[in-house]
Amino acid sequence: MIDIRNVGRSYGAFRALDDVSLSIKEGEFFSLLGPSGCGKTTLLRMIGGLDTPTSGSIFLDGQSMDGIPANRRPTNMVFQSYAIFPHLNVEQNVAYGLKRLRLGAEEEKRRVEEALSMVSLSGLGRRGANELSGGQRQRVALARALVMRPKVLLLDEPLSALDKKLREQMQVELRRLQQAVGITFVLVTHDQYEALAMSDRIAVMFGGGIAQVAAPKEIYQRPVNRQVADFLGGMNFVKAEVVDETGVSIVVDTEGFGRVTTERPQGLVRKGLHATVGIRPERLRVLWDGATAQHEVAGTVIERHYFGEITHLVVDVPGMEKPLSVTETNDFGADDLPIGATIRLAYDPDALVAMAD
Ligand SMILES: Nc1ncnc2c1ncn2[C@@H]1O[C@H](COP(=O)(O)OP(=O)(O)OP(=O)(O)O)[C@@H](O)[C@H]1O
Repeated sequence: MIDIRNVGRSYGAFRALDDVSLSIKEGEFFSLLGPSGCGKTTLLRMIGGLDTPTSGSIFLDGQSMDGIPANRRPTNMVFQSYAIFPHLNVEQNVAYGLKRLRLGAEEEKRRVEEALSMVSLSGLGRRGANELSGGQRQRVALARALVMRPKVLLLDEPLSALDKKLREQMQVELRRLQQAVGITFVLVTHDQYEALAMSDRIAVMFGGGIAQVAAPKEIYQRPVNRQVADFLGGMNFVKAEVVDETGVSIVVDTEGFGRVTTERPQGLVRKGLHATVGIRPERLRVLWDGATAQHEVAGTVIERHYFGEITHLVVDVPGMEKPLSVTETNDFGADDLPIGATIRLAYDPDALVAMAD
């Protein structure tokens, strides 16, 4: 559907995007995720024709978009909520882009109503743009794009102006809407939870390049390097040395977790080389009372941070250079563990992920 082939974008000597190649499938909810300045907006704007690559090409439905202006592409863009016209009412805002299609009053009205119903705003057509809540304004912006029936909807941080609760609600709605209409959505976000919650696949970007493209679970559980792992939430890293390698797996000696066999990571891994092994804080579980586990490490609680339904523990483990971060639910009393307590932590070796150094 969207084929990005060796695309680069330079501003003078600065390379905002460097040789990016990526394929987005039809009907996919695809997210471009990365820190500020990584080039995700630049890439989105180039798909929509609002910016031009300095090298490479973008294909939509097999057709090269070289030289095709934004208004002749099968794409439409949604910006942050304040991008609706304040002097027009809801209907007029939504109908705005339809004017140039000269559909006639009847058809135009039908399309506007259809778009308003898609975003659950039926009946609010006559409201002034200034008489709407933040979430409603965002829905108007969405309806205004959907009414054009694009093949691809491009969303540039569309929810970032909303408060946390509304943002989470809109994430669910947006995902539901995308599944209902079946249009390809490409979302730019710097919010990892947003990308994980909504996407079929995510491209994680840093410094003008793509570090990893995969489904949310794969990105979260099997990040290809420390940078990706760190960007998608907390992760404990321990030092490791490669002691054996077969085709698809490697054996590493780790600091604290002993010898483990893991999936072979991307990058250079060879017997004798150093690697890093990571484990997410929630994959370490406190063993209560006399419980035992096949795989466990023991340590001392040195910090405890209470977050309501969960507690975050920092546990010093002898032989590990850095203490482990542990996220534990509070149903067994993690929130009452005294500083200085000795605890044992269970882990599943499958939760350990190796990364090339
Ligand atoms: N017109 C421009 N002239 C010079 N540099 C630019 C221009 N537009 C973008 N850049 C630079 O290109 C890089 C990528 O910008 P881009 O807007 O794509 O980043 P981003 O990942 O979307 O970040 P943000 O989340 O902050 O919008 C940034 O370092 C930015 O400063």
